[in-house]
Amino acid sequence: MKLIVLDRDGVINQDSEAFVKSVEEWIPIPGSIEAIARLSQAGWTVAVATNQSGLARGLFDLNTLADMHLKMQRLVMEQGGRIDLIVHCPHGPDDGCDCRKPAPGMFRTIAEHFGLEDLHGVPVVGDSHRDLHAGLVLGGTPYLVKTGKGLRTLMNSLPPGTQVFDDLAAVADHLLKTDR
Ligand SMILES: O=P(O)(O)OC[C@@H](O)[C@H]1O[C@@H](OP(=O)(O)O)[C@@H](O)[C@@H](O)[C@@H]1O
Ligand SMILES: [Mg+2]
Ligand SMILES: [Zn+2]
Repeated sequence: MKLIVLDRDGVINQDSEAFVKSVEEWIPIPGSIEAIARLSQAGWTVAVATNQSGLARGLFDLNTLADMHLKMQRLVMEQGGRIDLIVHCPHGPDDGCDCRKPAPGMFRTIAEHFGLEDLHGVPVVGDSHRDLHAGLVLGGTPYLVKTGKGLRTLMNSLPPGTQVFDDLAAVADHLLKTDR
């Protein structure tokens, strides 16, 4: 199965230190929507795993989050692709959940959803260390993009084997060129 797991803020859409709190604030990074559609059309299954502590912080509610994800899905579908699964962690940093990256809970959920034992060989694309570490627990292959917090993440050591690309479009170019 050609499965890829994407972080959301800073990979698909522009991130904000003030959090992305509304549909209007949810703005795609240039090329990312098209990149997801290209992967999807090439037979890749696309999952999104996103920390959304803004929910626990009371910055927005589940309806607003659902509206953001409807917008994301609609934009991808307008390009002829689809996002097959979106999972989010609604908890805050102090809630001690097992789904807030770098904890691997969302990645376990994704693997189970698709009937996989683990995520060996599955590209895990993020802009933060926590994205890469969460995916590694199940054997995912880490890809760092320089969008969002990626340049800041690059300033510290990366997990061994991390591949670095300018953005999600460049990751898609790479994967589609070397499509397994
Ligand atoms: O990159 P993903 O996982 O899709 O989502 C990240 C967001 O939930 C927010 O995560 C927050 O981290 P804290 O939750 O405050 O540690 C901050 O980094 C915000 O800037 C960011 O928008
Ligand atoms: Mg991010
Ligand atoms: Zn959680």
